Amino acid sequence: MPETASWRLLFAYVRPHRRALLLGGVLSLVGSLAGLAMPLLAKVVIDAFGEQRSLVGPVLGLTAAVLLGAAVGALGRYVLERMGEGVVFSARRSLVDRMLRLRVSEVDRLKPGDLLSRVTSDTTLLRAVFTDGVVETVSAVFMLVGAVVMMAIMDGLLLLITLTVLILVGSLVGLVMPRIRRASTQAQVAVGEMGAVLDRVLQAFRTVKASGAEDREIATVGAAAREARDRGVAVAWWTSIAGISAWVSAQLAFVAVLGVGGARVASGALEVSSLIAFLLYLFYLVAPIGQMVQGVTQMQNGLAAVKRIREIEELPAEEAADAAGTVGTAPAGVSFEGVAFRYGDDRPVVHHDVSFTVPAGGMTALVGPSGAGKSTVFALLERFYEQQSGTISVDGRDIGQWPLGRLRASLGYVEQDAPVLDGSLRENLVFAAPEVGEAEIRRVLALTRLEDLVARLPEGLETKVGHRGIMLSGGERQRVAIARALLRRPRLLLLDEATSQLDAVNELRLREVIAEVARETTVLVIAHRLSTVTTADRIVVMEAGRVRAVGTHSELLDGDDLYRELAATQFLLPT
Ligand SMILES: Nc1ncnc2c1ncn2[C@@H]1O[C@H](COP(=O)(O)OP(=O)(O)OP(=O)(O)O)[C@@H](O)[C@H]1O
Repeated sequence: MPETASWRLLFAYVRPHRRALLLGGVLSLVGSLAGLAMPLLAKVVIDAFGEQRSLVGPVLGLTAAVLLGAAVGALGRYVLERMGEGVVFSARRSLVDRMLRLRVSEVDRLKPGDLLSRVTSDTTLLRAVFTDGVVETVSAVFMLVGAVVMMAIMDGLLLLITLTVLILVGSLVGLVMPRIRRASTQAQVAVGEMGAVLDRVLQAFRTVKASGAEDREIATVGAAAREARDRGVAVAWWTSIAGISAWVSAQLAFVAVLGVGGARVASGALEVSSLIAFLLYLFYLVAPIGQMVQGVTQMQNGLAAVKRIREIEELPAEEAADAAGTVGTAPAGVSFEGVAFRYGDDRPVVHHDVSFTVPAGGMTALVGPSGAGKSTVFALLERFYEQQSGTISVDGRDIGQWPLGRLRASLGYVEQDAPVLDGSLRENLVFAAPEVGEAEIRRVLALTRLEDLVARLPEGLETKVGHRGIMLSGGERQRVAIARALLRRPRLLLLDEATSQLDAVNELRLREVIAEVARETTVLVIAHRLSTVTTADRIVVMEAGRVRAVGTHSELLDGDDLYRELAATQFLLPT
């Protein structure tokens, strides 16, 4: 049953805090139970009054019970709230841990905004599950049982009336609960959807503005927000229905008990003090019933959130990161043998049969029309996805046999349009190798022709770049990405050239950088520019998921029609 799975996950988060839960729970309970003694003490005070005994003792006792009960209850509440924060923290940590280890293929299918809302807003709901949920419900049950026992001692008939009301309320609340849960799940889904829409807008902010699509996007986000509001209102509606029925029933019970009890007092079957105490207990029932409704609602909310969190926890993750260890710096060779791949069972085949070999060292260029499957070659090498058949080897060893951490530590990967991360330029450079020394940073800066940029920036390497800092140009961004990959000392550099045209100066720099890097390691570059292609040691021509030719620039110009055509059009060669 999925419900039990949700509880199991919830308990996994709570387990480290079980002592606090127990302590807080017991304290809250003691605080509530102290309240139970109050009507009894009131009866003693009234009896003492009637019998003209001293009131000092009973009144002091009553005051002490009130104060002590309140103090213990408040302490219990604090301990529970603290534990609630601890549970939210555990859930967030474990969720973030899981999220970063998810397979790329899983993240492809998820909307980033929705994912964010699961980590931020859904986890917040867990706080209340134990504080306002379980503990309040348990202490309410204790109060109820305690009150019922005390009432039984006072008068059986009046208790019967009260119990009838209780059962009525119970069944009503039971009917309403599933509706609360459903509405609460829908509210959280709507908040997630809102996050997803907002994320879409922020990702394409300039396009949204340039397209004059602000109003339409505002309306879309607004629709999601409205949905969240409507679902939230539905939760409030059903909670109020449950609350008001509990309250009205208690009032009805009060009137009935007052009527029947009054008659019994008149006939001498019941003492006045007992009737007053009974009525006080009846009032005591109202609070725990409300508390129970509130508690169960909170649990429903929490369970709905756990369900969404569980969906992420249950997605397949990559194998646990192994210590990469030292991977050496010797250039590595690569081979693809009969590789077939598609991004999903319902997706078209991207690689039909890809076979090629890249010896260690030097520069190999992958070329081919858009959509031929070149970037996919890199994604498979990094093991972001797994091929359906065929073998991919690095250094003659099947990459499936490599510990993932070691494999990725051997590769340097520069994405097409590689992003600059928010932070200083230094943080960007050492992102893949935080322990790298100053001398190595300087060497790589020189190699990637970034020294000029560093000299120009107001605070050198410490200058903030990215969203909240200086925006780098396309060429600079690409060289920063190459420097970042190189600082990891890769044995094989995978470079997906940006498709956007660079100016002549940047293009020359890029060519120099690649040529120099190819002297120290293997470079596999997806080339969109003539300058990169002509200097390659070998060129692999891909078309529609197959390798159709391999050779040098001049060999392919002579021997391959597609290459000649690409050279003439894509690489701007004179025909
Ligand atoms: N993450 C993904 N999920 C699903 N399909 C994808 C994914 N990435 C790429 N594809 C599809 O796989 C095919 C090959 O894409 P790939 O990026 O490997 O081509 P490419 O040769 O690098 O093209 P380009 O030169 O335009 O970058 C395309 O049809 C693309 O739509």
